[in-house]
Amino acid sequence: MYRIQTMNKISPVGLNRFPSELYEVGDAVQDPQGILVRSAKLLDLEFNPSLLAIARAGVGVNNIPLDRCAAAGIPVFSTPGANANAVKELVICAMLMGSRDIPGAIRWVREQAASGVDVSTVVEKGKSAFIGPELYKKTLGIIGLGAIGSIVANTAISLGMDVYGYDPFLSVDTALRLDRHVHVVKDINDLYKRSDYITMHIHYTEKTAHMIDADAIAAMKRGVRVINLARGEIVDDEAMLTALDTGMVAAYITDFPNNRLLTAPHVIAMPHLGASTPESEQNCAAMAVDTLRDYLESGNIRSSVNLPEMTMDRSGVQRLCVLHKNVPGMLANITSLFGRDGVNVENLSNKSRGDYAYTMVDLGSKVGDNVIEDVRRTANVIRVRSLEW
Ligand SMILES: NC(=O)c1ccc[n+]([C@@H]2O[C@H](COP(=O)([O-])OP(=O)(O)OC[C@H]3O[C@@H](n4cnc5c(N)ncnc54)[C@H](O)[C@@H]3O)[C@@H](O)[C@H]2O)c1
Ligand SMILES: O=C(O)[C@H](O)COP(=O)(O)O
Repeated sequence: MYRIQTMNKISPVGLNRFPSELYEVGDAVQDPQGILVRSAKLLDLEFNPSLLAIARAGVGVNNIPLDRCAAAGIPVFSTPGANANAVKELVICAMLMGSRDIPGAIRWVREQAASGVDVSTVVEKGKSAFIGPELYKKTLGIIGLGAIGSIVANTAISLGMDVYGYDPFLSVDTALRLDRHVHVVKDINDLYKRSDYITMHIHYTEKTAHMIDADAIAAMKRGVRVINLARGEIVDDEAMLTALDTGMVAAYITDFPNNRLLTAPHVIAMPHLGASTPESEQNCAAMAVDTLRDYLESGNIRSSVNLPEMTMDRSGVQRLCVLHKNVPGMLANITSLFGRDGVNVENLSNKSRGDYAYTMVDLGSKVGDNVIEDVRRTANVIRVRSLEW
C-alpha cells in the first residue's frame, strides 16, 4: 500500500483515481510516500525518510522547498496549464471590475438600502460616481506569456484590445499558440509605457520578487490599472500604495490581499480565487494524482519542477530508479554493478537537470538485494528505488 497525505482539500475527481486496494489517502496519513498539496506552506517541512514525491495540484510552487526536495531525491510535480482557463476568466473580470469599480458600485447600492433609502430613487443620480472606461481599443500589457498569459492575450484580442506581451523565455509552443496580433516586445518598458492595463502571469521566484517596484511603476502610463493574480510578492506593496495615492495607478486588483493594502480605496482584493472553479480543481487534482501515481508505480517523472523529466515504457522484470548527482561516470558506475551479477540491461535512460540526474534501468532478470545496496552506496547516489513487474 502506498500512503498519500493530502495537505489541502483536493477534488475527489482526482482522489478517486487512486485505486483503494493500492493507496491509503487522507489528511491524517502518517509517514506518507506521497504528498498532495495546493497552497499549504511546506517550506519548513521536515521530510520523513519514506517521502518519495510531492504533487502540487496547481502551478505556483513557491510554497514548496524545491531545492531541498531535489537534494533529498524528492521530485516535485505541478500541473501545467490545468488551471489556466479559470485564471484567464478572472483576469477579464478583474479588468472590468477595475475599470468600472463594480465592487464599489455594488457596495454603494447595498449601503443605500441599508441606510433606509429607496434604492430605486437614487440609482440614476448615484451612478455617475462609477463611470469607467471600456476595454475595447485599450492596451493590455501582459508580463509572462505562459499557460495563463498566452490565453489572456488571445481573449483580450478577441475583446478588441491591443495586446503587448513580454516574456524573455517564451517557449516555441506558446509562441505558436499566440494570436498573431499580439505584439511581443523584448523591452518591458515598451509594454509599460503603452499599457492601460497590466497583468502579470509569472512565477514568484527570487528573480521576480518586487519586479513591480517604484521604478517599474514610474515607467508606466499614468492611470494604469494593474492586475496581480500571480503572487503578492511580485509587487512592492509600498510602491503600489504610493502610486495609488498619487493616481499614477488608478486601481490595483489583486488575488493576494493583506491588511496594509486594504487601507487604500482603489485596491480590489480577492481571496486567492484564481483557480477556484470546479473545473480547474478537478483538472489539477486529476493531473497531480496521475503524475504522482506514474512516479510511484513506474518511476516516470512528468511535469517535475525540480528534477529531470523522464518516462520509459516498462520492459524486463525489474526497474531500478536512481536519483543521483549530475557528475561524470555515474552511468558506468551504476551499470557495472549489474554486469557483475550477470544481469542484462533491457533498457536504460539517463537525464540531468542542473546539479541532479536520474537514471532508470530496466533489467531482464531480478538483481539481488546486495546489488541494489551497492548501487545505493555508490558515491553521489541520492536515492534508489526498485520496482518489479
Ligand atoms: N491566482 C491564482 O489562483 C493562480 C492560479 C494559477 C497560477 N497562478 C500564478 O500564476 C503563475 C503563472 O502560471 P502559468 O500557469 O501561466 O505558468 P507558466 O509557467 O505557464 O508561465 C509563466 C511564464 O512566465 C515567463 N517568465 C518567467 N520569468 C519572466 C520574467 N521575468 N518576465 C516575463 N515573463 C517571465 C515564463 O517564460 C513562462 O512563459 C504561477 O506561478 C502562479 O504563481 C495564480
Ligand atoms: O498557483 C496556483 O496554481 C494557484 O495560485 C492556485 O492555488 P490554489 O490551488 O491554492 O487555489
